[in-house]
Amino acid sequence: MRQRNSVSYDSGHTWPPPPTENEETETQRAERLEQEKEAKRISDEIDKAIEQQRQEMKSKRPQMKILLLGQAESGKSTMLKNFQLHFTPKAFKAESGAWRAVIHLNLVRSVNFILDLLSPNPQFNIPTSPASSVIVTRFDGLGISQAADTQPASFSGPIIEPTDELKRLRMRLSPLKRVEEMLSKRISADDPQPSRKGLNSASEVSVRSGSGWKALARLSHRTRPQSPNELEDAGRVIEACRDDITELWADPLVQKGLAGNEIVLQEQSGFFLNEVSRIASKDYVPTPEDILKARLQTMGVEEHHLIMETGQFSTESGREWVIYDVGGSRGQRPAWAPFFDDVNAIIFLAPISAFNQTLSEDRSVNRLWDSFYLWQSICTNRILSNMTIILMLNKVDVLETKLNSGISFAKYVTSYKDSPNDLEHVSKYLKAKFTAIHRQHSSRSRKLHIHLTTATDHQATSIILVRIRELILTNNLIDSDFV
Ligand SMILES: Nc1nc2c(ncn2[C@@H]2O[C@H](COP(=O)(O)OP(=O)(O)OP(=O)(O)O)[C@@H](O)[C@H]2O)c(=O)[nH]1
Ligand SMILES: [Mg+2]
Repeated sequence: MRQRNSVSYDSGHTWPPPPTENEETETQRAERLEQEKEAKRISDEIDKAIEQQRQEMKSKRPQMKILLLGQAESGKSTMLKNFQLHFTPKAFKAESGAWRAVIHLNLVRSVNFILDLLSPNPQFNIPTSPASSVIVTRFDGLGISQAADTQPASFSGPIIEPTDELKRLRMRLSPLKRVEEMLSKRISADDPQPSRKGLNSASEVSVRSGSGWKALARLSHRTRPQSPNELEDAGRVIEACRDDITELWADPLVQKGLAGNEIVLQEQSGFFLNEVSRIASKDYVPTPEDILKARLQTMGVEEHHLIMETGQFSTESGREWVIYDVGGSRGQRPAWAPFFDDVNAIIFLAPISAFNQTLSEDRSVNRLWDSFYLWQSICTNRILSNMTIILMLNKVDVLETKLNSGISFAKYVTSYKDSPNDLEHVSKYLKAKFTAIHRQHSSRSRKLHIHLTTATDHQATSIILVRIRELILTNNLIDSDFV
């Protein structure tokens, strides 16, 4: 939260400094002390008036509070970034440098993931080929169920048998393991979380709420002169590896090996391998699009204060919006409930592209099924019965790519039967299912606001956010033109 700067008269650091004792007569001293007393009285009065005004403003323009909910990787933090980019662009820009380290880490993770596939002893926690296990979702009437079609298979030895050229690249890129460790440690600060790595996802890096990671990840020895500049070193190593990374990613055997194991790195969070030459360059500065694509797992509940900036929405300018961004993995969901009765609206994100994926925290659970289950529990919750709820069916771009590439929706959602495998029909079907769950499980009838979103597309998302802002203000009986 931004704070008002104030001058302390008690600090003893007045300017100009008071004359020394032998330059000042007794009368002059008394006069000076009287003047200082008067100055302090006036200053206190001004402070009091400002505080009173602030309180009045606050009571006229109450804070708006939004809670972002949804499973892990549904796009909650990305939606928060959209709010910041749209409503507080100056603050967003001021923080953008901190994302450089995260994007470098995302890039290095993808490279190390491929290097692991080439390794004689792959370091994957879960010996499961995604091709061998299909967890399906079914709708039985209005109920939802899930089942495994086949058992997971295990593997041994390298997943992609490397040629001599690939072995050479593996050697040359080996310093990136150290870079990944260093960047993870730096971003996670003193509280690194254990990473999880499966064949269909690279390891995760997370930050605990309030850990101040942005300050730690800012590329500046000026602000941390006491520590060696590891971030600059990491940037130099990545830059030196730039051509080798490009070569590794373009290697036909790597591409074939990935495809053969149904690994689509492009669909994974924080994928930057197609932009190596730009991101691995010395002068790289993240663009807003890069920041929206960056992946950093949230742990706990983060509270973000957005002070609406002047410009586009002058009537809203200065109002404070509080957005709670939560960690979405199963173990973190109990932390959500205490926020339920203290917010004006909930935005629930369901990543509808995840129909053929399983939860990284539990490989036996289909991600779409989990979203339906979570949505049902939000709809059922009595504390939320009067709450404005906005449902975002997110990752529409990924859903479309998957369907267009021939991945069958009906194979994973068996109740879809033989309806057309295209975006229009699948999204209509999903909208109807989410709406039906809402209707059936809400204790009171209420309007549901659904949006199909691609949170990485800022322009399209902005239009939706403006509508959501109006909706929340209206539903909370607040006229946005009030002050
Ligand atoms: N292509 C695409 N990527 C998206 C979309 N929405 C989010 N992402 C990406 O998906 C990844 C995960 O998004 P996050 O916003 O970190 O997910 P989250 O819900 O905050 O996840 P947790 O913090 O683990 O609960 C990020 O790399 C985003 O850039 C989308 O609509 N399309
Ligand atoms: Mg998050």
